[in-house]
Amino acid sequence: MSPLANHSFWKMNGAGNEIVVVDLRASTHVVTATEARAIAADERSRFDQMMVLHRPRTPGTRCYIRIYNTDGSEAGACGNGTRCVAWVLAEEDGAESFTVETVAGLLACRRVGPHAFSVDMGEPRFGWQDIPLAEEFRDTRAIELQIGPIDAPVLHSPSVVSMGNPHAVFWVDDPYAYDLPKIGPMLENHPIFPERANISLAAVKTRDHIVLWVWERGVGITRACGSAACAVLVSAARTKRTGRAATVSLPGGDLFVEWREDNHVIMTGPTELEHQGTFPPTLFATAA
Ligand SMILES: N[C@@H](CCC[C@H](N)C(=O)O)C(=O)O
Repeated sequence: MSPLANHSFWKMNGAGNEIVVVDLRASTHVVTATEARAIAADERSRFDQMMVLHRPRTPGTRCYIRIYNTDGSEAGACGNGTRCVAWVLAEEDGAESFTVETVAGLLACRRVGPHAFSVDMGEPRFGWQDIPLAEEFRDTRAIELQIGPIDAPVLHSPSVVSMGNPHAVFWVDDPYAYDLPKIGPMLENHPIFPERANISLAAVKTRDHIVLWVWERGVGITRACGSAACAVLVSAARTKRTGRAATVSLPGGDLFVEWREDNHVIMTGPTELEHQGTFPPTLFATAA
C-alpha cells in the first residue's frame, strides 16, 4: 500500500493555478509519477502542480519541495505553488518570512497580506544550454522558431529564458486570438526544446501591464503560471517593451512581478485554500 493512502493534502489555488500541497516531512517516501497521475486524476485532488514538502536539505530552510505536473513529470519551479506552500508554512507557526528549497535553488518567501505572498524566484538564465535549447543561439532575446506557413507564420521569434524551468514567450497583440490548446502541444514538444518548454502568448498593453495566456509543460492550458509571468516580465524588460516591474494579467487573476537591479525576480500574488482532504487508498490500488 502506498504511504500516501489516507495521507492529508491541501487543495489550493494561486491566481487560479490548481495546486495540491502534501507534507511528507515526516516520511522518506518520494512520490512516483504513477502516484502523481492518480492523484491528479481524482476530482477532489486534481492539480496543475502538486507541491510535496520533504525535510530540509539546507540548514535554515523550512523544507525541500518536489514539484509534480499533471502528467507525473517533475518541474524545477512553480511560482504559484510556492506561494501556496508559503501559506501552509505561515499558518503552521505564524512566521512572516522564511526560505524554502527546490531543485532550482533557495526561494525566499514573505507574507504581504492574509492571503498574499511574495516569492524571490531567483535569477533568470539566458544561456542556450541553461534553458535548455537543442542548439546554440547567441541572442535569446528572439530565437529563430516559427510555426505556420514560411511566408506568413502564425507565431514566430520567441524570447526564451529559464526561471528554473524552460519558457518560450511569443509576443502578440491578443493572446486569446490564437488557438493555444492546438498550438501549445506542438511548441511544447518542438525539437528545439530538448526538455520541452512552457509556452506563453504575451501582449504588452503598457510599460507596466502585460496580458498573458500560458500552455504549461506537462499540464496544458492553466489559469495562471507564476514562473511564466516572471519569464514574460524579464523578457519584456530585456527587449525594452516594458520597464522592470509590471502587473501580469492571466485568466485566473493578476500577479505583480519585479526584476530587481540585483537580478532577482520577485513575484507577488494571491493564494486560496479550497479544501483539505485525505487521499482514498483506492487511488493507489494500481499505482506503485
Ligand atoms: N504553474 C507553475 C509552473 C509549473 C511548472 C511547469 N509546468 C514546468 O513543467 O516547468 C508556476 O506557477 O510557475
